[in-house]
Amino acid sequence: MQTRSRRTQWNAGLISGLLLFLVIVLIAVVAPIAFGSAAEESGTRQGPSAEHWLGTDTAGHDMLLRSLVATRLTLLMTIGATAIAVVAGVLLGTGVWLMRGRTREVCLRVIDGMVAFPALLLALVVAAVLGAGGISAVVAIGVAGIPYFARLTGNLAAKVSQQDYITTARLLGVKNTRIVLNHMLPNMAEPLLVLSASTFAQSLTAISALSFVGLGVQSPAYDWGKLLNEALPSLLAGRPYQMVGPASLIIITGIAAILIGDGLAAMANPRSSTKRAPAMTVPSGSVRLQDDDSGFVATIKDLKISAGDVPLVKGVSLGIKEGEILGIVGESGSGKTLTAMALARLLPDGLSSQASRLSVDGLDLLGPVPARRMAETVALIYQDPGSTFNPSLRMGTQLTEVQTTHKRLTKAKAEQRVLEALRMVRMTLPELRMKQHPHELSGGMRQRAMIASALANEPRLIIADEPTTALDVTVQADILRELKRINRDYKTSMMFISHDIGVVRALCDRVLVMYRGEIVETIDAADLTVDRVQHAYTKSLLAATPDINDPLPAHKQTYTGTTAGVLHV
Ligand SMILES: Nc1ncnc2c1ncn2[C@@H]1O[C@H](COP(=O)(O)OP(=O)(O)OP(=O)(O)O)[C@@H](O)[C@H]1O
Repeated sequence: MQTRSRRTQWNAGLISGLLLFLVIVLIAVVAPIAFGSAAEESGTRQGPSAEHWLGTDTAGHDMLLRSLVATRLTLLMTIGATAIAVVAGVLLGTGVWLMRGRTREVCLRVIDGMVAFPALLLALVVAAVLGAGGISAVVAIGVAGIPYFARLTGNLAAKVSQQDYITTARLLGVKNTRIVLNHMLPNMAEPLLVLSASTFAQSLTAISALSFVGLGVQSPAYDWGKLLNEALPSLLAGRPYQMVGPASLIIITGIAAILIGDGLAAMANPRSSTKRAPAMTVPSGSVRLQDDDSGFVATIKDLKISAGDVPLVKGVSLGIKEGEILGIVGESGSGKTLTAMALARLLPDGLSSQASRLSVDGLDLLGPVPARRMAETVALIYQDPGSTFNPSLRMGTQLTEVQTTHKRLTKAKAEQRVLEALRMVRMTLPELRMKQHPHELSGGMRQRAMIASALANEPRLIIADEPTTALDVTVQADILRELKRINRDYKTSMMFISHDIGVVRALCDRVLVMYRGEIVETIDAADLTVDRVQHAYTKSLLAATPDINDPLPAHKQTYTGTTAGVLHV
């Protein structure tokens, strides 16, 4: 099955917004050509009738036709004002983060000060200085929108500019314009699009407001705001119908922009997706295997994962017994993580996958699985403890979240359970850690907290993907000892992915060796030595493992063969 990427996950809001906006654009293109002269025909003032659906104004102009014709000018002015705010705002917001020290602080404070000044008041001042007219209204609203857009862009740029790839680009002497165009803007594009849509809606109401108070479009030209201005005496005289056309079009266009903005935001936010992992299919021509797990806690049969036409995992089958630690080793890119992620139903979007059996603890992962059941069954420990926790929340808040959300425990009970788990992984001062933020903990403490969070759920399977690679060796040894103890004491099954053959040999019961998306060898961990392994790739992997007693590994070779002769569990 081909899964759709998040960028193309259309949602109802976005589709409705785009359709509405398309209708408005069509009106803007067609109405002035089709009804331009009819909208100028004058006569006497009339109420709504079959001939004039929304009645006529004091000069006898048809209000429906004038509202439709005014769409083009209103839209062009709104687009113009939005473009000024967006372009200047983005330049200012990103530019400020390329400045250094005091200059940047001063510029940021100036932008903050301008944001504090009400935008419409600023627009009125600018329009009054430039004089009444359509162009000055566009400039006024555009200029008034710049601080708001610059401030929000600045916040986004602040985050992006601290990323390692920007620091590296600076160190390499990449020019500022290239840093902004190649590194910053592409990484801010989604939120900027969302902001642009809301700026469009704000510009529309602000431009209409300026024309309504007489500072915008001047006769004989007219936009929706001007039509509202002309309809005001009729409204006060008890003839509200004159307002209906322009007011409805302002509301519809505003709603379209907001729907597009919300739709883009939903598309950009992975949490808004109800589908957390792409659905997996059963290969065509084969049957979905049922309940033949033969005593395994976790079973994978014929797992295939591909990105378009490129196969990444090519028919992997494995089983993990109760209380077993199954190691997976193999060169970088051999498919270890993808195999593990398939078992956690967390494959990245854009990949397609299929299997004839995928189960943990009797739970068929090829069908729909309630998130709660999944959270109770499988726990994940990632490589980098630095990015696992939300930096803005206290550890206690996020560690208890799974307990209160999935297990529906009270806050007090959830805290008690997490504290027990923290003690289990020998975290020092666990009560204090619960009150601290992630940055106040060391890497080893965060890793212990992540393991505690996995354990608090009492899962049947723990998937640990290079859980200690980011840690120093003494902490690494501690964490591995804890994992082993937990596995022994609670009979928790584990899938342990690592590049460290020594660790795998010491921790695991059995080891799968992966090469180019296939399992090439399955072996007891104790037999993971050059003279006992069978496959040439495993031999070369072991030979390539640094050995302190063997400083000149002249005999070590790199395996370049195929995966023929694959062994299975
Ligand atoms: N989202 C994705 N889209 C396309 N290809 C991907 C995606 N994720 C992984 N791959 C590719 O799939 C292959 C297997 O990736 P995987 O992460 O499973 O490797 P790995 O064995 O865990 O490597 P490492 O030891 O470096 O973590 C790699 O060639 C990788 O480039």
